[in-house]
Amino acid sequence: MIEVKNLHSGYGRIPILHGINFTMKPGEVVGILGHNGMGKTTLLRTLVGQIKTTQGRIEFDGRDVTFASSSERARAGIGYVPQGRDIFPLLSVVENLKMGEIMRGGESAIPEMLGHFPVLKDLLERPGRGLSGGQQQILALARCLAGRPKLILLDEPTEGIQPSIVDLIAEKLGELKVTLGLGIILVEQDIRFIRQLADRVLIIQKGAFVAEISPDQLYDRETVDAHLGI
Ligand SMILES: Nc1ncnc2c1ncn2[C@@H]1O[C@H](COP(=O)(O)OP(=O)(O)OP(=O)(O)O)[C@@H](O)[C@H]1O
Repeated sequence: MIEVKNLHSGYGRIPILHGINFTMKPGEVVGILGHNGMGKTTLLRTLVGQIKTTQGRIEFDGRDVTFASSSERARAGIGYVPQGRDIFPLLSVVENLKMGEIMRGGESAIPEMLGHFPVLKDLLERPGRGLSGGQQQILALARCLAGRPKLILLDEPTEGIQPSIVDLIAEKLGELKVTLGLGIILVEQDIRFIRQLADRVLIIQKGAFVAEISPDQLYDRETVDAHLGI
């Protein structure tokens, strides 16, 4: 599904990613764990084309997308829910959902999204900014899924949201992974959430992956700390 080889990127002349390598199969969930400032967000933004690749290659579904624009990558099937969700605050819930499917023709995905996330049904006309943090996260996820991605990149989806919504999101993503073969790259601090969803976990330090661990190993604090470089 995605193959990343020797990926380098950064901000201006400041290099941040130093040779990232990984591959993923359809329906696989990969967790990424690392301390603040290690390059997790930079990696996701490089994969979606918001930050330019300076060296290396990104192949998605057998196609070289290393220098493709963000919208081309979105059309190819890479979805992104950034940290802080980035929903349109002044647009209503239904308008936000429409924005998610705008680049995709054919039948609307909104009824399907409301089936996946019934909590949005009673909020359709409400402006995005009138939603709670958890509701906004669900909206951001539904908006991303409305573009029918094959792979979604999630940056700290549980940040600042209540446990019941975290569980609801984990359950739905677990279901979509199986039913749609949805691939997920999950940057997350919530160990329980990663453990629930991820098939494997990559540890990032200073812009490169330094280890791969199994989700079960996440409960072994000593192993995790050692890999994180504590
Ligand atoms: N727009 C920017 N311009 C310059 N440097 C940046 C920019 N954004 C991030 N950085 C730097 O790049 C490095 C990696 O940041 P990044 O946000 O990718 O880390 P992270 O692992 O996602 O951390 P966090 O958990 O804090 O979000 C940090 O040193 C950060 O200061």
